[in-house]
Amino acid sequence: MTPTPSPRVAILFATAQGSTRDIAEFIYEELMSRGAHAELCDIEHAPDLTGVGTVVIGSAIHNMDLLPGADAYIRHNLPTLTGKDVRLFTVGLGPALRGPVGRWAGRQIPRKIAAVLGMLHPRDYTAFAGKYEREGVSWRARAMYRLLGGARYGDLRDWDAVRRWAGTIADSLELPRSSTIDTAHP
Ligand SMILES: Cc1cc2nc3c(=O)[nH]c(=O)nc-3n(C[C@H](O)[C@H](O)[C@H](O)COP(=O)(O)O)c2cc1C
Repeated sequence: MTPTPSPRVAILFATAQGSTRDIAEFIYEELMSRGAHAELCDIEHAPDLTGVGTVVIGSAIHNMDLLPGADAYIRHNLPTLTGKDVRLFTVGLGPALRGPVGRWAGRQIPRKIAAVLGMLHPRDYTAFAGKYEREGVSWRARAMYRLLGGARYGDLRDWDAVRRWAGTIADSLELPRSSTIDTAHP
């Protein structure tokens, strides 16, 4: 009997300061450990997607939008992406907000990102918390962050949430589970 070929997955990321790349790397390692044939690329150097079934796209959020590289890539490659199993994640502050107002605000999808979702129709979309360093942030932005329920600064990433999301991708691709694997995070 011929073995079933591993599903091919491309994981493309757009980052300004590296936290989105770390998350993309984590997803890559998780999928590789489950037997996917995955490749990880900065979206500016995305590979030819011929033969790739699943495309995971991740972008940092800046000014309530995807990074320009991710937005341009999606718009330019929409006909190709439309025929594929696409999963999108963003990295920003929303999921780190706390309290009733913060949880509500954190669930809101910025208008420009909603427009991309409306074009792309990814099979799944999720938002992860990223990094927010206090230094260099204006008092006005800090006050707004506090008002919205942002209490913490620094590395706000939730690796369990990333692991769960990667697991849902692996499960949907029917990749075998391994009881011994525990992907290390940075
Ligand atoms: C100039 C700038 C603008 C940002 N704007 C937003 C925003 O509108 N919404 C949000 O949720 N996060 C925003 N952030 C937070 C970043 O998305 C977050 O820190 C993320 O971890 C950055 O990802 P990266 O390290 O991959 O660049 C902004 C950060 C910077 C530096």
